[in-house]
Amino acid sequence: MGNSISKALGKLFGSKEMKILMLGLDKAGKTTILYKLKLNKIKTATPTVGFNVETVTYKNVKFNMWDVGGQQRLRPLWRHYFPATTALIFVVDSSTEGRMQEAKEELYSIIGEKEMENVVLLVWANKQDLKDAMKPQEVSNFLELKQNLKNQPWCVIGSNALSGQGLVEGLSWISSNSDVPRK
Ligand SMILES: Nc1nc2c(ncn2[C@@H]2O[C@H](COP(=O)(O)OP(=O)(O)OP(=O)(O)O)[C@@H](O)[C@H]2O)c(=O)[nH]1
Ligand SMILES: [Mg+2]
Repeated sequence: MGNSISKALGKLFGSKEMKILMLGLDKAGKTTILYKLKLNKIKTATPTVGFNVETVTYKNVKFNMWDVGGQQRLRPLWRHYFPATTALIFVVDSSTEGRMQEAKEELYSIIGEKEMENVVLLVWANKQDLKDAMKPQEVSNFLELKQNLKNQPWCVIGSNALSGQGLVEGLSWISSNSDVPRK
């Protein structure tokens, strides 16, 4: 009974459930982010081979978060996770400027796919705690999102997976931008 009331309230006030796909190069911090959000803990991160999926509930929204391994040899598998994605979170390691071009190419190859072309896009410019990390604005300029993305909401948010900085901000941004009618 309690459960059905909460379901009814959820319907009235718009409880939502959405599939969030987290991609990005190896070592960007995807798995660290997932378990910081889910358990508020830093799990010793070993490279992901395959995927992790966890549900994170925040303000009446259930985020089904898929974290997929980013090593080069695993990237051809990413497309199998595309169907039914509401929002793409692309995680970048802001401290490795030398890998930003590689990250950019992977990002455009994802959103160049039909299934993903109009997806809501959040870029987490992760590892903001490290000295010389590129600022979110610099990451945004490098990725040329403003020039290239016309049909979907997107934003770049600085984060630090170890402290949790920027994570809640990212989820709230997704939740408030995922209902807009998409082209
Ligand atoms: N300084 C710092 N280190 C971080 C941050 N986020 C993650 N790391 C570290 O970066 C390394 C890689 O993190 P993972 O979460 O395993 O990266 P991943 O994106 O899941 O990598 P794959 O599973 O190989 O795709 C780990 O040693 C983390 O502790 C951060 O915000 N700041
Ligand atoms: Mg991982």
